Amino acid sequence: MNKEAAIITVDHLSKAFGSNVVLTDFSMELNPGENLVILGKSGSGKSVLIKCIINLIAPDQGKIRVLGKDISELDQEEMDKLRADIGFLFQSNALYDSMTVRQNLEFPLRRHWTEEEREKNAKNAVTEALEDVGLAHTLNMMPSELSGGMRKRVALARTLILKPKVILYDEPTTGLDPITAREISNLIVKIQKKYQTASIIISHDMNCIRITSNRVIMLIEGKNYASDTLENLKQNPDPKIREFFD
Ligand SMILES: Nc1ncnc2c1ncn2[C@@H]1O[C@H](COP(=O)(O)OP(=O)(O)OP(=O)(O)O)[C@@H](O)[C@H]1O
Repeated sequence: MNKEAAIITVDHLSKAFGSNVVLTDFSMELNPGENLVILGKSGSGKSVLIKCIINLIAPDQGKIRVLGKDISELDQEEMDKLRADIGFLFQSNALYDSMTVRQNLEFPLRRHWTEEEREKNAKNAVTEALEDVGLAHTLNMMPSELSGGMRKRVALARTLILKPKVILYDEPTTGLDPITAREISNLIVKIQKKYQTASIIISHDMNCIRITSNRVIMLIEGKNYASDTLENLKQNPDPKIREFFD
């Protein structure tokens, strides 16, 4: 895969907080249509990496290109535009409790669509996004009436509504029971196939990784220590990699 075609390119990224060196010479690419899992111990820098990619944290060194743009060169307006192409699914779900499911889904449209576009297309967009996650019947429900798995699905629908080109999933199955976790993992694959989105998935859940990943990057000692399929990594005799599987 050449770098020009990559959805995200991280080149020689370094980031320290005082004497705490978190990322050091970290490089990676996210290829079109790929589900890429970042696997690393707690505190290894996965969230810092994601925050650098969405320009919430400035790296000490290195270059990051997202959808062909060097993010260090973007002004606020250009960055806002780019963020509309990036979907996030946060661990917390962050639904607005005082709004219905429909209002929650319409919320991102306020910022990114004109009033005319919203009047014309919002209803269909909401319906399609909810159907994608199998929750069309929850349109007028309040978040408090939904189970944890359903909230996660609604949060995913809200991410999908802007038809992002890339989705960043932060521990999408944490806190869910194994069956619901598997449903969410399957949904991530369904979304990948339907919209051909590329995704970065931060996860410790081996079942989720097995179901969703096309490739796994092991973030160890601040570096892209290994990048391979889950199956190949499981066969790797390197003790630092074995730690994750034994
Ligand atoms: N804004 C910040 N200021 C100072 N230190 C920070 C900041 N953000 C993160 N760190 C430090 O960077 C390191 C990596 O944190 P990060 O949250 O990226 O880990 P993680 O791999 O996402 O962990 P987990 O799996 O537990 O979520 C930690 O030592 C953390 O204390």
